[in-house]
Amino acid sequence: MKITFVTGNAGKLREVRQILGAANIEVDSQELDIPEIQGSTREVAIAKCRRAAELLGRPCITEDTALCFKALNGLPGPYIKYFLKELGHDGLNNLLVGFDTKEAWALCTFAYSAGPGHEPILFEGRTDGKIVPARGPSYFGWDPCFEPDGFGLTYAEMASEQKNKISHRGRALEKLEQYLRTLPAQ
Ligand SMILES: O=P(O)(O)OP(=O)(O)OP(=O)(O)OC[C@H]1O[C@@H](n2cnc3c(O)ncnc32)[C@H](O)[C@@H]1O
Ligand SMILES: [Mg+2]
Repeated sequence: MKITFVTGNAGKLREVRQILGAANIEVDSQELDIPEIQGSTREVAIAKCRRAAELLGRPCITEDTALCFKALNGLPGPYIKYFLKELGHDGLNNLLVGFDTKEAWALCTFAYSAGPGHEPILFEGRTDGKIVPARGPSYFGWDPCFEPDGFGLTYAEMASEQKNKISHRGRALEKLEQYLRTLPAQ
């Protein structure tokens, strides 16, 4: 089976290929410039996938990642990309100065569209943890400042297999994979 993943993010693509590749699903990628709307994570995910399928003219998947701070009622959420770009790892930590809780969760939303005009279907995965001063290599986004519960390691300090097993993306991909298996062979 083969599926097109519309994304401009090399880190996402690497992990999606690692995880779906192990399940014998081949992932090719396409970078398209799609404006991201404001709204809930589901609204953002649906609008992006709908547009991607229209531009592509065939089935595809897209993915949106949110990083949600409990003290900020779930913000930055789907806007984390811009917060990270402007504030960096230190700035994300500074947003929580003065709050008792550093609890946070990473939320991944995959969307699958069967093609133009087909309503996207969503697959979500969530991992709970906390925001910490950056530790580990800065290869991918906010990995150094997110410590998932239960391991004492940031995502950046984990081996990729370990991150994939418990990550927001890994959990969402388990659901997407099951769904893709129900589709007729393409
Ligand atoms: O083209 P798309 O797929 O939209 O890629 P993007 O980079 O614009 O991605 P998002 O809109 O979903 O924004 C999510 C932000 O969170 C970062 N990110 C996503 N998944 C991550 C992960 O597992 N670990 C660390 N950072 C991550 C990513 O680099 C972005 O800065
Ligand atoms: Mg994006």
